[in-house]
Amino acid sequence: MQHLRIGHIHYANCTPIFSALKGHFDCSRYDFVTGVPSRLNAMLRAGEIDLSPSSSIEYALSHQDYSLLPNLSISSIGAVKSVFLYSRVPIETLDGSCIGLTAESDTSVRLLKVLLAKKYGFSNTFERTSLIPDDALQQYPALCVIGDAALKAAASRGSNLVYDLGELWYEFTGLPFVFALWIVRREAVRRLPADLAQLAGDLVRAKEYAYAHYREIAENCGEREWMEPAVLEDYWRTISYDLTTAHLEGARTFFRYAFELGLIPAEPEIRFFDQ
Ligand SMILES: C=C(O[C@@H]1C=C(C(=O)O)C=C[C@H]1O)C(=O)O
Repeated sequence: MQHLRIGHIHYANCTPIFSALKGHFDCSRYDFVTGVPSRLNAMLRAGEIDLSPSSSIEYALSHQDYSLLPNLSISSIGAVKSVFLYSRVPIETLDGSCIGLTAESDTSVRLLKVLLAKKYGFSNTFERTSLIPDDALQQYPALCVIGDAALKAAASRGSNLVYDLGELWYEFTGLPFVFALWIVRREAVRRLPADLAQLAGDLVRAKEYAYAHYREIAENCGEREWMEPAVLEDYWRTISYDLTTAHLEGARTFFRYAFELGLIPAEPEIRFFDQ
């Protein structure tokens, strides 16, 4: 029997939904593959996994191969608390400089490009780096960090300035920012339609379960080793896991800016797997 191969971003922001799914729903027909977003995006593109919460820009880059699961995302409505630009100097003085980018992200690094070009009118160059934040900030005046590395770095920011990219986007557009969409390969929809319909429903129910049980999940998860349960709970309440019409407007606005800057070849049509 063929199993659905599901990507699992091993960041704290994915813990609520995955722990609710694995703890309260039948997962016997799924295989889980963990990784950072950029790695899972590449696996999805190559057909090595069938679906994943993946960088929203990955949908725009290969939308002809993908559909979306409804009512699910990893988004912010204002601050996100785990996608930062760390900077040695005020952001207003970064015009023309070369900025370091985490190798783990595909969306947030483009969000930074959109903000610097469209909000500030700047012209920058960028370089991917796998250096730890302290070392990267010796080399670059500013660095974009996401996920658990950003949560950990927030605790030791030193003298750096910290800009929350969810907050900068919200100031600029007044819209939610969709970091991740649940992307499924269209050929997987054709191959395993019933399993996918079951999973799509279970994920929304897992999300509802998680919303009602953040404290319990925080007290029993691996992240407790480095984050207090109350802080985790506060972080999860900051993230929006929904995908409403306002979220979609935020995503379309991001794709429009990305297209205008030549970061994606076309503005994609948003297509859900059950349409
Ligand atoms: C909010 C976040 O969203 C993430 C950011 C992503 C990206 O930049 O490509 C991809 C998936 C999300 O996990 C985060 O990881 O901190």
